[in-house]
Amino acid sequence: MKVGIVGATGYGGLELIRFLHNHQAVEHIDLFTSSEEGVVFSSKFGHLVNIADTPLQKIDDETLEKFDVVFTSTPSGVTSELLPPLVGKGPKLIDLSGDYRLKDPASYEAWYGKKAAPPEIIQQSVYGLTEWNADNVKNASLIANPGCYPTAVLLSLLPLLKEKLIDSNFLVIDAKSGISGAGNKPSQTTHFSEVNESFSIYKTNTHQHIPEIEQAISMFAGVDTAISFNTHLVPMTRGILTTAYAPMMPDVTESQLVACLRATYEKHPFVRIITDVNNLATNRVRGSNYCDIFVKVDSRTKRATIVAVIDNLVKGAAGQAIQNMNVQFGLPQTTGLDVVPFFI
Ligand SMILES: NC(=O)C1=CN([C@@H]2O[C@H](COP(=O)(O)OP(=O)(O)OC[C@H]3O[C@@H](n4cnc5c(N)ncnc54)[C@H](OP(=O)(O)O)[C@@H]3O)[C@@H](O)[C@H]2O)C=CC1
Ligand SMILES: CC(=O)N[C@@H](CCC(=O)OP(=O)(O)O)C(=O)O
Repeated sequence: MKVGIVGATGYGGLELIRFLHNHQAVEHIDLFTSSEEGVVFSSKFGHLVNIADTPLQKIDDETLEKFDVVFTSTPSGVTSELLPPLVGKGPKLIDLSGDYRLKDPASYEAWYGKKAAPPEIIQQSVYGLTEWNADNVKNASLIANPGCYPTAVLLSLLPLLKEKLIDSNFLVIDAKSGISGAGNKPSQTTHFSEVNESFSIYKTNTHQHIPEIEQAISMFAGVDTAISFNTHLVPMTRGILTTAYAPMMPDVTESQLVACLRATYEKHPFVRIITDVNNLATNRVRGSNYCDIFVKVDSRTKRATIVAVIDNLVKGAAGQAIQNMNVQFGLPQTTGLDVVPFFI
């Protein structure tokens, strides 16, 4: 299989290279850039000497058409223009940005503040939350890979919402991310001296993942809801931890919640249900495609605390994108992704 990566120099792109290099079905990888045409990749990223010594290529429709798969890992607002001419032309397109996730173009424009992709192309895109949408992913020509926060939130909440074990009306979700979630472009808010020894909230009640989470809850659990969702920046490189608080439906017990999660993900290799809270942490999934989920009921308030951890760059981005590619090509989902977390 021949693979092209647009946005290869970014964090998502680098993670795609790390996993695809060891992928048994991938025979060739070409790397594309909007700003550094001709630069030998490994001269920029020394850890890839003898691994990716190819020059970065100019992004060009005719060249991209010749690949079996094209991953786009670019800032929002890029693929809404780049991908439409390529849809249906040959390559499977897997977009890591938010440009094709929201089905309503007006919603995209309101939350992202950018022009939406053409509506007819958005309609063709398939939301790539692999564990919940593999049947559609299989035949998709354009995949909208989920956002990092939505991946953790949805994997942990969807089973419980679908089975009506928790109340969808009062969902409060508190999420924290490492700095790599903001990409490789330096900024005032991600500068070391601003984030080190500090912990902050950002995009209060306005995060662009709110409509994505609500849309997927409607799509996969069949309930329309408005969530309270806030995001925080943690002074670490990788990792996301999301904590959701949800009222229990009458007479539901903690063991029912655990049983529901276990039953849902029994046959899904990347989702693990954790019962000892001491084993739940971002370093338990770091560098891997796992999503670990923990649930505990507060018997005083009759609310459930539902926690998920992922590596934002892997299950939250490149790993899930490759998992989707595996489904599209009829390969085991774990192909190229069967790695042990870094831990330390
Ligand atoms: N970081 C994360 O944890 C996650 C990120 N995402 C999403 O994935 C996408 C990529 O994220 P990430 O890798 O972190 O971002 P980065 O900012 O690290 O990298 C993006 C890359 O896109 C390329 N690029 C920039 N502008 C353009 C353009 N106009 N046309 C084509 N290419 C361009 C740049 O490479 P060059 O200059 O060489 O072209 C750059 O290296 C984003 O949409 C992000 O929101 C999704 C989930 C998680
Ligand atoms: C820490 C940090 O800044 N994280 C980013 C991650 C979101 C992301 O990757 O967004 P899209 O894919 O939806 O564009 C954020 O909160 O905006």
